[in-house]
Amino acid sequence: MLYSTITPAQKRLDLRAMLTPGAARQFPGTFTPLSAPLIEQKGFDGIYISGAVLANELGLPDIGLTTLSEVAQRAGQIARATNLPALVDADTGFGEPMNVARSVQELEDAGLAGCHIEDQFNPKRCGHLDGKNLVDLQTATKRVAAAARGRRDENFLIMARTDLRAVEGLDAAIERAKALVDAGADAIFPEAMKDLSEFAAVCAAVDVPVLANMTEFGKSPLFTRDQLAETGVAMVIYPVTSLRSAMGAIERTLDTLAAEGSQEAAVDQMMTRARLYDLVDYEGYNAFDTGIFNFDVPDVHELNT
Ligand SMILES: C[C@](O)(C(=O)O)[C@H](CC(=O)O)C(=O)O
Ligand SMILES: [Mg+2]
Repeated sequence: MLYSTITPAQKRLDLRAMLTPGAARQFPGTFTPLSAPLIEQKGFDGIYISGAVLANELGLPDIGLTTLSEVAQRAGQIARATNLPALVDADTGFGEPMNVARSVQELEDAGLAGCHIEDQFNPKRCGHLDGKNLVDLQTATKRVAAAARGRRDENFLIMARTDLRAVEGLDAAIERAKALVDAGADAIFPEAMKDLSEFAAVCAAVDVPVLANMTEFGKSPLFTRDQLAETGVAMVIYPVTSLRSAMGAIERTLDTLAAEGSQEAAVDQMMTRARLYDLVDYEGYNAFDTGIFNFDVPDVHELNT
């Protein structure tokens, strides 16, 4: 049925076990619980929940406008719909270090397996755009230390993201990544790497898992999983891929409907009713319900005799 059959604690263990150097575990992004079982059925390793997508889905730009409650609620709904571990984008942590600790606890309670916290300040922006505002090293490390100290489940993954590459260059980003690991980061997200050698340099410099962000229309070319695996990357995210695909399809269908007065010509591109029902597992719910009704409750009168 359309909910997780394993506990968040188990998902966190699973996530940690899969993040070995060079494993290049693939985490497609989703913005809806409905796509989570789809990602699971296709054999992917985990789910990514993008801050940009959660903001865009609400009709907002990705500049730090979403609240902790909104992100925790939606991420929790998605995490609950799958047995795969889910990693969520916690942006700048939603405040000062003490707020960051609270954020981590909310995300733990929502059933996430981990989150990443970045070193921008608000208004933050997509890591692949120019003109980012970054906090100093001390502020960045305090956020990560607070996140690590705030968690109650030691297996909840605290990933530190640094956006320094695009602002001060690769060496500075690597130095910061090392300091973030010293502050308690379990994994590193080096944002806006230009080529494979940059991923390899980060992987060689830190002895924690490293994430590669394969977002479309960004600063990093879209490398294959095998190419990234060779650099030592442990995990790859495709944060906005499903949103962009869905929105592209919606726009094309609306164009067809507007031009032709009917959606008929677009129907063969749509998910069928049968496939949709399969995805939400009508059958599983039916079997559950039937099982309950088949359970005979003894007649009270018989019990009394
Ligand atoms: C990974 C990211 O933080 C996200 O929110 O998904 C974005 C993705 C994007 O805007 O393409 C990012 O800053 O890279
Ligand atoms: Mg983001």
